[in-house]
Amino acid sequence: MSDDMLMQFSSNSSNQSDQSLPTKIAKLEARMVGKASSATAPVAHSQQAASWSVATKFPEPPESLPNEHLSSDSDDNDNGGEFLIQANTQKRRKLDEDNSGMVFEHVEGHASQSVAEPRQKVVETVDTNKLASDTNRKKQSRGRGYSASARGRGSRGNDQTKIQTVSPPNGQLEKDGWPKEQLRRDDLSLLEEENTTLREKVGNLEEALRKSQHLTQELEKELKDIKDIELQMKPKRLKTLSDLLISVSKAERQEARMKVRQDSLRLGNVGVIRAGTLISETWEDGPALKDLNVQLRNLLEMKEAIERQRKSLKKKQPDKVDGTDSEAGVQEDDSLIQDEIYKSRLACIKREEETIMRERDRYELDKARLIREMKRIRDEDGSRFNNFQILNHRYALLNLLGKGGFSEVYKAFDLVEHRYVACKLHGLNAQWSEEKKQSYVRHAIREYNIHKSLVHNHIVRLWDIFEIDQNTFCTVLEYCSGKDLDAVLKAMPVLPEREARIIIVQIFRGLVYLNKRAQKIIHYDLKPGNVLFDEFGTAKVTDFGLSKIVEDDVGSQGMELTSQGAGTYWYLPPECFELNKTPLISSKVDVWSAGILLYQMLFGKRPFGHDQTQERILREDTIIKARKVDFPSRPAVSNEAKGKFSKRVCVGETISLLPPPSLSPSPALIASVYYHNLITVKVGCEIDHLSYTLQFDVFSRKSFNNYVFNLSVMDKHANHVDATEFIHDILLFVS
Ligand SMILES: Nc1ncnc2c1ncn2[C@@H]1O[C@H](COP(=O)(O)OP(=O)(O)OP(=O)(O)O)[C@@H](O)[C@H]1O
Repeated sequence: MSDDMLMQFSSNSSNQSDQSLPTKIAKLEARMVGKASSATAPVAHSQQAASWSVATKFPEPPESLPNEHLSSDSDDNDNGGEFLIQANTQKRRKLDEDNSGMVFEHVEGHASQSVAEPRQKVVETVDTNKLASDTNRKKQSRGRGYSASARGRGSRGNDQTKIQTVSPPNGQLEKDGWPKEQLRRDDLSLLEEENTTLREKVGNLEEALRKSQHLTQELEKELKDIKDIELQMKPKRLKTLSDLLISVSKAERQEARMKVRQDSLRLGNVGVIRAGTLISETWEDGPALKDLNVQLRNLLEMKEAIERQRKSLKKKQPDKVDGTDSEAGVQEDDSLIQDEIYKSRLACIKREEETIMRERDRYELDKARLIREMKRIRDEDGSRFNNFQILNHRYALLNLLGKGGFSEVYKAFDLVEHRYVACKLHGLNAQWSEEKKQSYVRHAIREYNIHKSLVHNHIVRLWDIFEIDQNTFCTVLEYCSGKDLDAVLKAMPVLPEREARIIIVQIFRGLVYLNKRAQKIIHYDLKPGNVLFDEFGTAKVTDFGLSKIVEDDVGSQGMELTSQGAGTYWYLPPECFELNKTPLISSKVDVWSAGILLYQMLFGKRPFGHDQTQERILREDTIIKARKVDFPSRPAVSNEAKGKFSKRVCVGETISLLPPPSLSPSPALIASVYYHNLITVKVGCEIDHLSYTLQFDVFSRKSFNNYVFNLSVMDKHANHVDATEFIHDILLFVS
């Protein structure tokens, strides 16, 4: 390229005797400019024009000048040609006035100013040089030059700009009689220098390009290899992972069985009793209880012996008072001391008895846990999912967590998400009629649809559902590694008030969430077994099998209960046992159940029908009659905690104003208390179909949502009513 350029350049120089050449060059340059205009978009054209005017102080072409006019390739196009020739002539005149040093300064300045349109400059240079060669090639060069300019690169463009700006002075200097040879030499050396630099740059760029292409190829290959390896390794990795999980689970199974064996040696075992053809199971106490009973018997015998001694001591005292006064005094002292010894011994025996009684309670709890674990192991051994299957190509089943009425829950590992989950396997009884099976599946799908949309920290997440076979399907739940509340209460029936309160707060948070959604939900089956704990002790409500969606058109009275009879009766409110008409229920059902849970956690028993069977509760209307709560004297709980049940909010008591929605008093009332800080708020509410007015006298505000206030209740004749009658409505204040 450069040789060709040099040739053109020298032929251009040698032709300078022709007087008309500068004019020709100017004309051709003007045509080149016209060509550049036509090769660029109108916007680019205007930018170029602006840039040129800065560099060469050319007058701006008139705005009205049509594009075709500028882009015309014809020498005969007088207007365009004249304008551009004029411009070039002015350019030359300006250069005439400068000395050679100034020329180069201008060149540099021009180059830097022309950064915006270096590509056009490259083209112009090439064209200008080729111009001198021959007429035919001139046109071709122009064409090639412009197309090349469109593809040109920035740095190259800049370099060539310098070359271009040298040419016009060349013509001027020649005209003014500068030494031709020196000019040619200067130009040639300059061009050679530029040429060498350009070649070097091109070479470097080509080398860099080659390297980067090579690198890209290598990286692509590497990526492909990694993907291939990953693909090959995936089954292996999954196999290793599930093998590890299986061996850990096997070890856990072994350990669990060993512990059961050891514990049953101490605590007892399940024996079988045969009565004719009937075989039933019975619990046989182990040595631990027998030991405790022996100790108790010994203590009792000892106590009786001491009591006997005391009696005889008392009997002896009058007989011995026949000696001297001093002897009598000594004897009296002795018998007093002896009696004190007996008393002290009796007190000690009592303490020992209490210790043994506590140990017996502990034994009962251990026994309950052992029986539960034995049942779990037996269920696991009898389960058809106990051999570490991988379900749905994803869930590696591990050990059985427990068995419910119609389901088995396994701890499992999600091989895709890499987390533990709980797989609940719902089995349809093969003996069931087709109708019953369909009804069960319908219920399960309903439960799934409700549950899957619930995303809350205090609600167990439902991740997935899939079919295993015709009679079995699986729901995948968030795994809660802690115990459920039922197991917690079995191990420790009475919880400290502080712990009970934090559990109930979490349950209420879950309930508030269920009632704040567009589609409100009544859980309907809140009981200790349906409150799970994760590894950090966070309580989560689960099992939406009986839950109800509250439809939009439900009035303030509540919705109809269509599934009467379901649920766990200790935890359900009186309205669920209404027999005369279809009961109307609302989220108050869950508030009642939560109240029962709180009571059970505080006092170690349920407030209504604790020792009764489900059948007896129904037969004796235990819950329908449940109106008044009895608070045991032990354990002592705060009045505040009791206030949650008695509906009486005492003067000076602090309560939190965070009620579950859709309960009375309504959130609107609460909001008005909060926002307006009213002194007295009255609100109507209906309890047991009678209208009452609840009056809140706000005494002061303690913190963001805690108020100290007094609550009084009036009937419609403004008579004060004993507020303790309305047990479950105040539970909404539990924070
Ligand atoms: N997400 C879970 N994470 C950990 N353990 C769970 C999970 N879900 C259930 N379990 C445990 O699995 C066992 C069985 O639960 P399931 O809900 O099937 O039975 P249930 O509630 O006792 O009975 P039913 O639902 O028939 O009344 C329980 O011991 C429970 O603690």
